[in-house]
Amino acid sequence: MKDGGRLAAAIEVLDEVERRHRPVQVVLKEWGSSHRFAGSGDRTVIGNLVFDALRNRASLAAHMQDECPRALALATYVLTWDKGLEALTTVLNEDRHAPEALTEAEADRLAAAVPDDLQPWQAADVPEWLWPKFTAVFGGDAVTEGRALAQRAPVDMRVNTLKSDREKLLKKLGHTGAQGTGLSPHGMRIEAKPGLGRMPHVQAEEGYRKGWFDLQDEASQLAALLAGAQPGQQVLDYCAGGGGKTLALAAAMQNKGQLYAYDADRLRLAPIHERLQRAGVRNIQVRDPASSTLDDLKGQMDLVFIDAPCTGTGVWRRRPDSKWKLTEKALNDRMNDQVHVLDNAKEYVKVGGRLVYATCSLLPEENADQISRFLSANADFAPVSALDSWTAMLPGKPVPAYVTERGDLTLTPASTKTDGFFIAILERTA
Ligand SMILES: C[S@@+](CC[C@H](N)C(=O)[O-])C[C@H]1O[C@@H](n2cnc3c(N)ncnc32)[C@H](O)[C@@H]1O
Repeated sequence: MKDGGRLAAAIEVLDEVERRHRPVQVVLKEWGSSHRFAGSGDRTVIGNLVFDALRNRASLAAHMQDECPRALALATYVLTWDKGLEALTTVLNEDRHAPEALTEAEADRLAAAVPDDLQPWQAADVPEWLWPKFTAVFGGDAVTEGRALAQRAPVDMRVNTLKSDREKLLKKLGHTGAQGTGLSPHGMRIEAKPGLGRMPHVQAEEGYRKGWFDLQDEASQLAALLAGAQPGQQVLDYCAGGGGKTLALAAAMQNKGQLYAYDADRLRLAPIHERLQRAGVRNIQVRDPASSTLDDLKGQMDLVFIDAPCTGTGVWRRRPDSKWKLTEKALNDRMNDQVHVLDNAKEYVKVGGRLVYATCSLLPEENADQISRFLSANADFAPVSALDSWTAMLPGKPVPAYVTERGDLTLTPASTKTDGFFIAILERTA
């Protein structure tokens, strides 16, 4: 395929996503299955066009004075990918599979400079209704933070220290361009490539198949690290899902002590078994709600880790369609889930043990406000500064820019070059 056909395909996919509110990954996959002639390179370019159009939807729509899929895809090609108007005109004229030629108005808008009357939320590519929440957290840096969330994300991997070490793996993965991450001592990163660029498929690597490393964003690695799980402890991962944090906690425990993985949704736990086996984790019990209870763990845990259900506003780089789909109702539902999870999970912490609360959201309602509510309702818990843990465990590393008075941390793509993440640590005192 040439770029004209790829642009036409991206418009078709965007149209289906926008009009029928379908998940972008599903629509892309269906498009691939019904267009077998398209090679993997074509599918990558089409996916990149679609994802970049969604990442930058508000600013591109304002630039084009039009938010239809065609306007977004053409603007992505010319403006975000910096191909220029001349290249687009050639592509549209010379490929019979390309979308229709440009209208005069489209050509004028694509040639124009970035409008100087963009609203801050448009410049930041953050939904308008969320803008006050963004400025509450980031103040004068809100546009910078929004823009960083509209970029492509790198591929981050966590070295499984039960089986390998970073130096050895970085040598093995040299051909992929992987480098050690700046903050997590166990992280490796392949930086995102711009435009047509294609990322290596690291799941095909021997090291992935053998469990020497797993895919995990650096922020998630840091959250697990700051939780401070120690060999020999009793640890409960209360919202274990597919087990990303469970694996990191297990590695920190060096297979000593007992780790329990629980999730209210049995189906979400399904992939955990194969992942734990691949990673060589032996000190684990998976407790699913259909066939077991957690009653025997009440008041017994040194650490309860809550990777709470949330709106995912910190991972917009990876799921740009979720940015525009989020509703006030969904936010309220997640906040209720968080109250429920915190109130249930606290039961398992022993006196002197820790409750660690993390989300991949940046909204204060899901983060610091939840911790304030919990602390005012539970006098037997006290805050522990996650910032102090950071300085102790990551000596010499720059400290995060967004820290509450209690020491809760917010990580972001712009400030820590990670996904957006919130981490708070509490201790049971009585
Ligand atoms: C952010 S995801 C967890 C991701 C996972 N920890 C990982 O690293 O791959 C949040 C999880 O919380 C679970 N959850 C939601 N409500 C819950 C509840 N009341 N009790 C326990 N788990 C719950 C969801 O099923 C979901 O899997």
